[in-house]
Amino acid sequence: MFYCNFISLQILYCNIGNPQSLGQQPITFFREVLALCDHPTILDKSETQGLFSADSIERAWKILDQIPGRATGAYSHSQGIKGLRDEIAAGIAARDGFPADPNDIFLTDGASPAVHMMMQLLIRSENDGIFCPIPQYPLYSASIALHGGTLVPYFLNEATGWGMEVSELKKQLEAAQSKGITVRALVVINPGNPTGQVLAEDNQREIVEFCKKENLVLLADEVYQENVYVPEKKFHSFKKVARSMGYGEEDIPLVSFQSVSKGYYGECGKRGGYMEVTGFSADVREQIYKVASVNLCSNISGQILASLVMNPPKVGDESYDSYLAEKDGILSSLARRAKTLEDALNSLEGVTCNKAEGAMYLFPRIHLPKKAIEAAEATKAAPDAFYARRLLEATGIVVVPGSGFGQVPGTWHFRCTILPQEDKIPAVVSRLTAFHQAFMEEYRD
Ligand SMILES: Cc1ncc(COP(=O)(O)O)c(C=O)c1O
Repeated sequence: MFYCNFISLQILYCNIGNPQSLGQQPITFFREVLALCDHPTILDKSETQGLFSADSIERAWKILDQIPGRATGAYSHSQGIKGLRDEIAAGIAARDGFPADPNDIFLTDGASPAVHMMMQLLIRSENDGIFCPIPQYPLYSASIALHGGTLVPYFLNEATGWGMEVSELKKQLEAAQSKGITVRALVVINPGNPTGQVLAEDNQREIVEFCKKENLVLLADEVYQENVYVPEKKFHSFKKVARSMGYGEEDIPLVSFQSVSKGYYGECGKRGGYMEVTGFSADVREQIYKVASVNLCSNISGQILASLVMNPPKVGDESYDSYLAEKDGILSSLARRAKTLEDALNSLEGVTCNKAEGAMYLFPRIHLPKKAIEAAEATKAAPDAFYARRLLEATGIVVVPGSGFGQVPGTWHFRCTILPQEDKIPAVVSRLTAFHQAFMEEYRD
């Protein structure tokens, strides 16, 4: 029987989307600007010219000029510093080819508080429902529970690469309505967590049409917008899709969440992000602003970073070549890691894994033998949690059981990040493969 000595094995963290904790390096230009903004007295020193790029010095001056008192230690406007919102709006417009208004931007400490804020505003009682994908990122189930609402599930179709199906949405909407629930909003996570799919544009159009018809606020979690690894897929923001269908601001209420935690920047600990809020009446907008004001403002370094990720160095800037090399290096490495892990998972007996098109995760399905399911039940554990625990004990690999995200009843999965550095991937593959073979042997029916 295969069992490694747990104590002597290095733990391989494949459980959380926290890239820098596993060795991913931050983008130099972003950190240079942050450092200069935080310690502006060095901006005038002659040594600074030799240590920092000319464009990071120029950007830091520009940002400081937009901050009251030129101080990153000062409170800002509750929506965030206006000059930074201008840059973010310009970045969104350049990305989408449609205008964006800085007054629609609310800077937040990462995407999580923005999601909480919207849930707080949307949920009046347990009779208010929020449509969420299953599997889903548990921020949504937790936030809905915290604010006393009802999660209305819609199942992603694993057989079609975790696609969203309007027939499923209709079925679940009717089921919720028959229980007296008013469904107010629909959450889409694109690219998907934990499922790693990138939605096709046609599919996005169907979703926009569905929200329009059913009067739903579209909550578009787009924090993985830079994480797309396959040439056949491209990220399209829901706002761009809605505008390209001819829907204007007044036609559809839409919130897009973005974060500095993901992408190629992976600055999770800096807590930066924003939501772009469009299609709400002035009254509702005022309430959103009021709720944002309760927290005074989001942290200023996070605000600066959010503006930098939406307005990185451009061709001709001194940092451009090194910035691009760092960005491409990280994204191409993530793509290689995703493909290696996807192939390794698909080569295992009883495991099927959809393509890792984007985000930072694989979500393989494990077809467990009946004996393994019985063994799990005997320990009062869900079968995928049993598998994940045995994997950890035998190999040091940490994954998250699918039951943490929701899944079609009777199916079992786990979520595995693609984030261990490339030199660790062979160890993940060999340990996982050896464990899986031994596990299947042990519990073969
Ligand atoms: C889909 C999704 N949305 C939102 C978040 C929250 O990220 P943050 O609050 O760090 O911006 C995460 C974090 O993993 C995520 O995966």
